[in-house]
Amino acid sequence: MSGCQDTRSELISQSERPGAGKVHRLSAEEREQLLPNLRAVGWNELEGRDAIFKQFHFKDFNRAFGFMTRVALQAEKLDHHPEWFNVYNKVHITLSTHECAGLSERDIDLASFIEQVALSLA
Ligand SMILES: C[C@H](O)[C@H](O)[C@H]1CNC2=NC(N)=NC(=O)C2=N1
Repeated sequence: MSGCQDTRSELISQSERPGAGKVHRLSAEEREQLLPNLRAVGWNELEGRDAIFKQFHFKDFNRAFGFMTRVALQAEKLDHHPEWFNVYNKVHITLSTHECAGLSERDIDLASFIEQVALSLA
C-alpha cells in the first residue's frame, strides 16, 4: 500500500507544481501576439534555436546581482529558470523551455517579470 500511496502523493505534488502539466511550444499565431511587446524592449529570437535573448546593462555589479537575485527567486517560484551569464554590470539572459525544446508561455511570463525588475533597477 505504501508504494501505491507514495506514487499517489507524488502525482498529487507534481500536479501542484507551478505551471504543472505539459507545456506546448508557442504556435505561430501565439508568437505573433506575444513576441512584439518583448521585441520592442530589446528581446530577440536566437538564430538556430527556439529561444529569446536579451542583454541587460546596469549601473554597477550591485544592481546587476540584485536583479539576478530577484529573478532567481521568481524563477524558483515558477519552476522555470533562465540561462544567463553575468560579468560585472552586464547580465545576458536566454529563455527557452527545456520540456518542449522551444518557446512556451512560461518564457513569455518570465520575460515580462524580468522586464519589471529591470525597470525598477534602471
Ligand atoms: C524538474 C524541473 O521541474 C524541470 O526541469 C523544470 C525546471 N526549470 C525549467 N526551466 C526551463 N527554462 N525549462 C524547463 O523546462 C524547466 N523545467
